[in-house]
Amino acid sequence: MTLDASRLIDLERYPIHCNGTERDALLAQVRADLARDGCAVIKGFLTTGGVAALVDEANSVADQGHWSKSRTNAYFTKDDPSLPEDHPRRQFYDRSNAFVPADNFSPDGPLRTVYDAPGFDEFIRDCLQEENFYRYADPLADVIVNVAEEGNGFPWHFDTNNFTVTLDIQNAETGGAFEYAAGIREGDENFDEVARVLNGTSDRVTVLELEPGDLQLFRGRYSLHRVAPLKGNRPRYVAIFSYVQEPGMVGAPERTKQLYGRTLPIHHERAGQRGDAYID
Ligand SMILES: O=C(O)CCC(=O)C(=O)O
Ligand SMILES: [Fe+2]
Repeated sequence: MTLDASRLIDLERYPIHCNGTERDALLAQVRADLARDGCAVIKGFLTTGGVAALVDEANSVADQGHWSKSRTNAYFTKDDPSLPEDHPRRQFYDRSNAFVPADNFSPDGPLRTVYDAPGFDEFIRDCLQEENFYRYADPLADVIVNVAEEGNGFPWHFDTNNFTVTLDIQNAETGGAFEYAAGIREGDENFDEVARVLNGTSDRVTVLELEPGDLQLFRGRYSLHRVAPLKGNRPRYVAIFSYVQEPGMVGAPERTKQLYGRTLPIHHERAGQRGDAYID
């Protein structure tokens, strides 16, 4: 049986591949949500069968995930002992997960069938209204699955990349809500309110219970966010689709090794062609 994107994506509800009023209305909704709070969710983007196919595929490659652990603050910076102990920059939390590198997903498998679906990239670009928009050219990182289990976590942080496009494949048994304080550091760092989010007293936190099949677009550079602690035996799987601002970009060798446990010749061939390297 060959896979067809229309069996995986609910194209009847979300006709991303057809220009017209339905696609325009969807775009308008996503753009309004992004403008309002930096987050848009397209509920039930995948069909039930699509979710099942992506879960099977994720289960079959989960053991290829590269686990990493770090202790980090919300800014991914080093400790600064000159600041008071209760300063947000001095609050460190454990972060751990596994990334299943992109070359584990075959071109005719379900995850790449979704990614390569007619109109998918254009739809994401139109949602985000990014001028320079290219699929990441990194064969280990253009689309990956983020695996986490009970005891792992994604504590409070600001992203270093401008936007993230994720697809919920499977949730943990309980926990794992996506929590965010929209635009909390728009303008300035707003350390007082960040401190309230970190100590659980802020009223600016939105709690999103994403479900398998939901597509999320998130601008995490100004919005503090985390995945609430996971509980139970079932692993959480989230696919991450990556786009960058220049064609041909791949990750820097050191960062690639850290995230995916290995590198490919292309990482070394293209190393140093640009000053910085886009992270995932
Ligand atoms: O897994 C997710 O839902 C997103 C986690 C996150 O915020 C990140 O990896 O930057
Ligand atoms: Fe993040």
